[in-house]
Amino acid sequence: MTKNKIDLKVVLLGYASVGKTCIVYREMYNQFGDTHTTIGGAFSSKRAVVGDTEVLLGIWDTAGTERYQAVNRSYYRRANAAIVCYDLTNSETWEKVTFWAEELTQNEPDIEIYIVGTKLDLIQHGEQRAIPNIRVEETAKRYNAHIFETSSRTGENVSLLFQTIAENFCKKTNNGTNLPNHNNNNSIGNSVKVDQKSEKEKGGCC
Ligand SMILES: Nc1nc2c(ncn2[C@@H]2O[C@H](COP(=O)(O)OP(=O)(O)OP(=O)(O)O)[C@@H](O)[C@H]2O)c(=O)[nH]1
Repeated sequence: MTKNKIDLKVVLLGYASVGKTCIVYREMYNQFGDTHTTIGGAFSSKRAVVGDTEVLLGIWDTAGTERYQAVNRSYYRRANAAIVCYDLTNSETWEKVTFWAEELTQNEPDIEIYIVGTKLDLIQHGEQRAIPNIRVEETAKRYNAHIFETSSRTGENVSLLFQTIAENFCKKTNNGTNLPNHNNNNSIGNSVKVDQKSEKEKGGCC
């Protein structure tokens, strides 16, 4: 039985086709399938439980296409957490991580930033990592950000990401009591231990 209820606004940002919509689909429906280019923004909501607190996550998926960049500012306004995505196999997508991290730090200083490398399954199948870990860690340190690597195809680390966001928010607002310990099992400081299969949700269609 949960006692407290809190709302948490999460926004997904990042270069086009990095897999933002697929992360939301995996979290909402435990599926991986065809997506369309996001136009403007799309809203979903999900309930998480942290100790005796019910957290209602309002998730805003945004368009990665350059021409929607200005619109995206209205989606991150007053957000508590930002999932800033890049494709682990595509160096071009990394430039938007520093762009958004800088912009969020300037305009929403209280926002918690999660740098998320997507398409982890491709790395596991032998594709080259486009950005060395050390560079990702340096950037995360600069923006006091958390690091995750996810695969929406296999589901790896996706629900862990959202659960961690909810738990960290509860800790920050002192609303979470009796927090479960799982966060600590998978973390190195701010980061998920990316070489450890901390969570594997199987399912999905393709
Ligand atoms: N292998 C693999 N492909 C993925 C993964 N996530 C997404 N994709 C593929 O990447 C492409 C883009 O995914 P989307 O989720 O639509 O990307 P997006 O970032 O929302 O794109 P925009 O709406 O244009 O900003 C699709 O072809 C997906 O199938 C993943 O975890 N693994």
